[in-house]
Amino acid sequence: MLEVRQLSQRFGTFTAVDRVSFTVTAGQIVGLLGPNGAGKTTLLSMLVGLLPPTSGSILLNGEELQRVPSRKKAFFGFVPDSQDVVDHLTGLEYLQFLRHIYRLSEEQWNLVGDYLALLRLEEKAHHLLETYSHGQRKKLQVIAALLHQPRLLLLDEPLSGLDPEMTILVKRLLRRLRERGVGVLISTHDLLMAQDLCDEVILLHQGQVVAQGAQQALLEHYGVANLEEAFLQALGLAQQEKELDRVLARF
Ligand SMILES: Nc1ncnc2c1ncn2[C@@H]1O[C@H](COP(=O)(O)OP(=O)(O)OP(=O)(O)O)[C@@H](O)[C@H]1O
Repeated sequence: MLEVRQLSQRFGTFTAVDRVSFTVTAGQIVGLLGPNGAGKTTLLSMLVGLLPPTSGSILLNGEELQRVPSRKKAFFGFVPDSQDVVDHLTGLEYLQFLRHIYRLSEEQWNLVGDYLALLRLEEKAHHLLETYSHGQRKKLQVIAALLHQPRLLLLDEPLSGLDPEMTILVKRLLRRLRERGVGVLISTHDLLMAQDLCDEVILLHQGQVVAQGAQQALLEHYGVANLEEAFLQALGLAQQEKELDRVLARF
């Protein structure tokens, strides 16, 4: 459903994303991992059409993204990492705005009450977005990404700011959507969540893919028991404990 080929993004002479290739198929959750500045958000910005790639291609169901009519872009739902929403609207007004953008059917719109109840936002939906907490904004962004029932979800730190109940709920929701054939790409720093949820992972470092594939294959490749260890190994950070010893010796 999503195929990324040799995708690059340069800002002047700096290469933020460097010839990255991967696929997300129906019913698959793929984790996009990497340290700060690795290029995850830049990559997602290209995937949702916010940033034209410097080179490479993005295929949505075999069609070049640039050639996909905007109507068909409703194929995906996006949860951005940024907290930018239209502050002078209430949560419900914001969702109503999306209702028109996506030309939602009555049936789709009727689900909004259920989503708000599920994510504990019924009360808050009538208040201005400027009064929302970080987690409340994130929850509204999750609803906004689901309203039009996309077949592909692109999520940038979807659990950031969520409380434990909501974290568990959103993880369950993503598993249920996977069962229904939805493809999911999640960019995250949360390696435990990635280990828990993702079928495959892509590890980015300085814009390049340093490891990629099914979790189990990755753990076997690095001879480690969990994704945290694999992450440190793949990035050459396995000396972290020794570095800590050296610094803390003078503490
Ligand atoms: N508009 C821009 N102009 C110049 N450099 C940029 C621009 N946007 C991003 N960068 C740089 O590109 C690199 C990748 O940034 P990006 O935000 O994609 O990383 P990230 O993996 O999402 O990081 P984090 O985990 O910290 O959110 C960083 O070095 C960043 O400073």
